Amino acid sequence: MIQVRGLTKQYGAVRAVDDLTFDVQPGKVTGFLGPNGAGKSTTMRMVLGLDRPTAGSALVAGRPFATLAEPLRTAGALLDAGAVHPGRSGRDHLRVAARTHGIPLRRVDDVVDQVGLGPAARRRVRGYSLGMRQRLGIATALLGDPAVLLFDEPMNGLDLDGVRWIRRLVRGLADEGRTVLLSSHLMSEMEQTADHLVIIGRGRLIADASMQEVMRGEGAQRQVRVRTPSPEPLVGALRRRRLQVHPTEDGDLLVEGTTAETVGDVALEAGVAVHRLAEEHSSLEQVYLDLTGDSVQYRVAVAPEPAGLVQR
Ligand SMILES: Nc1ncnc2c1ncn2[C@@H]1O[C@H](COP(=O)(O)OP(=O)(O)OP(=O)(O)O)[C@@H](O)[C@H]1O
Repeated sequence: MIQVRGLTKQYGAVRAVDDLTFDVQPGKVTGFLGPNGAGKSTTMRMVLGLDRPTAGSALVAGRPFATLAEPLRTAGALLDAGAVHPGRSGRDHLRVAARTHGIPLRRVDDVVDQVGLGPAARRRVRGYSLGMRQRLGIATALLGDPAVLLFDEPMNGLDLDGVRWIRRLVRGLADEGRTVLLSSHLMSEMEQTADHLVIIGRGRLIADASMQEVMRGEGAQRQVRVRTPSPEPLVGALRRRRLQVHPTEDGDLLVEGTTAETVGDVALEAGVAVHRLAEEHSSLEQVYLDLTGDSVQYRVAVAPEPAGLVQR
């Protein structure tokens, strides 16, 4: 378990992390989300004792990380996959880490197999792709068989198979009862992987809730997709009920904030045939953008506005 209490980090004029309080529970994958510069990496570094908090505390297995007798056996982390001696082979890197931390050398082969590094483990890290570096970083995190794992953007640089592999890996680690904190920019992946979400913006907590709660809560929208051969009378009938209707590119209608039942009843009253009727929920991406909208400092403009940075 990870316990974060009033955690704050000030870098000069920048308050990177601002009074954060949350727990990361065992047996679950907790997704850690926030716009660029929100303070996710700084929080993870403080949890791992790599950065000193300005105020507050972060405990791993009940203690500050720096005071743990066997840190790698308690918590493993992938923070910066580039932070490996380039002249060593992956296997040697793992052997050095194992020796330094009193971990039996047989664990090296175990984790090389677990992350699928295979024969590449004997090659120098200098020649590794970003994906292979990620796998090596994850192997290092798993070396001490720790109960707590922190992964900062582990899917970076991985192809689709690699992303699927990470999804299965973190699921398996959580199912074994481990505590897993995972940051990622890939919302669709997060939606499929995380059980719980901690969302921050400008260093502050925005949401700390289960995936279901986030998807049902503020910012989440229910909409109904309807396909009809006579859209015009149906749009008229729905608008008379003060329902918001938008045509989609593929010729369907999207009706906001209502149920399939209501749309079906309105269609029947209007004497309009319906060929398809389905309730859809917002994606995590939509909910996330809604929740973090105010905390994004800069957002790239979307067409038709000119490309560039737009201050919100
Ligand atoms: N060592 C440092 N010195 C000064 N400012 C820093 C330092 N590290 C981070 N910051 C600032 O703190 C804020 C939070 O950065 P952090 O890297 O924790 O965000 P993040 O959520 O991990 O972002 P990203 O998703 O882009 O990695 C940013 O404004 C960043 O510029």
